[in-house]
Order: sequence, then C-alpha cells, then structure tokens
Amino acid sequence: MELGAIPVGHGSAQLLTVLARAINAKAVVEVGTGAGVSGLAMTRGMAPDGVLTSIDLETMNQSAAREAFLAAGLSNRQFRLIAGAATDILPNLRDAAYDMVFVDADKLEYVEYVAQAQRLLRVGGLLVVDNALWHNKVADETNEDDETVIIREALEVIREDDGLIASLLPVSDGLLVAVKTDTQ
Ligand SMILES: C[S@@+](CC[C@H](N)C(=O)[O-])C[C@H]1O[C@@H](n2cnc3c(N)ncnc32)[C@H](O)[C@@H]1O
Repeated sequence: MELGAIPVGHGSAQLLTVLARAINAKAVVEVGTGAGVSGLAMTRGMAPDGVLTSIDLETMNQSAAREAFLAAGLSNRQFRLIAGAATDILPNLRDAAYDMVFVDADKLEYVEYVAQAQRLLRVGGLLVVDNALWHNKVADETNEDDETVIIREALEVIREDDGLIASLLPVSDGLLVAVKTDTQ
C-alpha cells in the first residue's frame, strides 16, 4: 500500500515529509545520507526552491542516493551531497541558516551532531533525531552500551536546552523532534 509515493510502514519517512512541509523548509541538513530514503522523504515536503544538504562518509551511499533522487525527478539544484565525516563538515555550515536538521549517522557522535544542530538552526527550525529509542535500549537503565549511553546523553542535552522544545515520537525506532525557540 502506498501513501503518496511513500510506502506505508516507513513511518518515520512519512513524518519527515510532514515535518518539512509544515515549516515549508527551504534549507535542510541531513547527517547520514544512506541510500537516500529519508532525504527523499524530506525533499517531498520541502519548498520547491529548497535545498537538501546531506552528509555521508560513504561515497557509495551518496551515489545510490543521487541515483534515487534523480530517478524520483529531483533536479541537481534541489540537493547537495557532501562526502566526509560529519564532525568535519558540519562546522563549515553557516549559523542559523537552516530550517531543519535531521540526525541519522554515527550514534557515537550524536552529542556533537546535536551541538552543531543547535548552532545551525534558525529560530523556529526543527531538530529531528532518529533512533531516539534505539531498539528500546535508551529507556532501559541497565543498558550501558556505548551507543545507548551517547544517545541518552544527546537527548539529555536537548531536554536541558531552554532554547529547544522537544517531543519524543514513538514512530519506528523513535523520532525526537525539537523546535528551536528564541529563548537562550
Ligand atoms: C542509518 S544510515 C542513514 C540512513 C538515511 N538517513 C535514510 O534513512 O535513508 C547512516 C549513514 O551514516 C553514515 N555515517 C556513519 N558515520 C558517519 C560519519 N561519522 N559522518 C558522516 N556519515 C556517517 C553511514 O555511511 C550511513 O550511510
């Protein structure tokens, strides 16, 4: 079954489309391109003149994403794929210039990604963090896996930031959505 062109069942992808559409996003940063599923979902909700900037370590993944984007009818002007380590690339992006930042790369770097997102987002922009439940390990206090501990820390940073209003959506593996406010 299909809803628009997005397969039902990929709940977080549908939600990404809805979120991007709700804020009429023109500038989105994606941390972790993968094969382009989430990127494509966001571009579906973005303004027609919007640009998705997507970062991934693996050029092979980005080639697959490029193919998927073009096959879906996107033009080269609607996306910018940057190959490299997110922690090297994110600091080069402009402060307060983005409407939405979607975090979905190395879980061990989530705290750094969140710090960069706080800087990159304009007021009213959305920080969206995938795998916020991390296979239900985040809520299990006895679990101290490195990735689980770091995701917990990243969520704590978001919760304690007075400039972010956050909500955890139990979709798929958990999607944390936070709005940047003008409170510092
Ligand atoms: C879960 S996949 C992303 C999936 C994609 N967001 C989607 O839903 O279609 C994670 C991606 O992060 C990339 N990645 C892992 N560590 C990274 C890093 N340090 N910097 C940038 N990308 C990284 C991987 O190569 C992989 O493609």
